[in-house]
Amino acid sequence: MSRATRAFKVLISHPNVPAPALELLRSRGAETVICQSVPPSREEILRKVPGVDAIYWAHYQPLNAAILDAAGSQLRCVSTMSSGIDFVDIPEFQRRGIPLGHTPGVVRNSVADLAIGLMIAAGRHFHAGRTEIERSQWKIEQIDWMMGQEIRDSVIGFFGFGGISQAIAKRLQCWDVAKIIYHTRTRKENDGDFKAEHVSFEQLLQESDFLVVAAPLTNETREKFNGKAFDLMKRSSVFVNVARGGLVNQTDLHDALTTGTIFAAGLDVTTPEPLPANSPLLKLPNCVILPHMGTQTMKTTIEMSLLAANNILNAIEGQPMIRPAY
Ligand SMILES: O=C(O)C(=O)CO
Repeated sequence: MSRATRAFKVLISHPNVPAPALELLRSRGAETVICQSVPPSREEILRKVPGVDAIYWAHYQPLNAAILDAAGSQLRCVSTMSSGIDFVDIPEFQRRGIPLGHTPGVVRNSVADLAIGLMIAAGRHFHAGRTEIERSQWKIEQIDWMMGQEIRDSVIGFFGFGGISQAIAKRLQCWDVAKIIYHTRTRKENDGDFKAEHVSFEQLLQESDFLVVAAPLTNETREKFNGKAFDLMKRSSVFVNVARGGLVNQTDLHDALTTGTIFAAGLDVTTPEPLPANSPLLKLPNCVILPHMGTQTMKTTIEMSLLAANNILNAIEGQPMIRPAY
């Protein structure tokens, strides 16, 4: 039987939060105040948030002092329904001592699957191939047409070696890769589980055949992948980003892809999001772009929604959050 809790109010910032999460919150005493606008409207949130005990933030708009002020001093906790929290003013939460949760961990499998999809799609010209069919330019009679890069015998590099990178590395154990390398500030103690080697940022750039970015966006990582970085990469390399668009200088990436500095890119994340339909990146034959859908599976979305709900319930019941963000 679920634990009974004194009634409390939770603002739910999006109308499509999966029902199991809402049911869980309600079964433990929550009155849910659900915002109805899609995309979420700041005006509606600011109108509905005053007086709530908790905020369930199910989208990526700035979560900052203005929202906390509007909520009021009775606010006890907040959880995002996301792994990344680059849109949250964390120092403001710390200053006020408001517990903040997020949902890493449960996202790793669906994002890892998608990252491998992007490695193959970009390395093997999925986008250009499709376009050539549409242009009636099917040239299979040319032996060197659509020559791509294989994962087999490749050096796979990761920028960041948390749950997502490790889930990709785990999947790649049976793909006959040459080597797995990664760059993080400090070596990960469990890297031996993946036969992965900690390397410098320069080595990562120079040695990777496929370079996958799966690290948080911070002041330190912002635009880490810029012209200088792409210049150090192999001309045959495939660059994949499943983290945040802000880690990449997109103009420099566009240049690297058009000048042949790198071979191809697969992006699930861009700046801005949504990417405008006239973005020059969309015109490139060697760039596969997806609309930030790494966690868009039913299973993962439900797991994320339940984790966010449990973060809130724990805090309301005086327990540490399951996945605190600070
Ligand atoms: O959970 C997140 O932060 C995501 O970006 C999902 O793709």
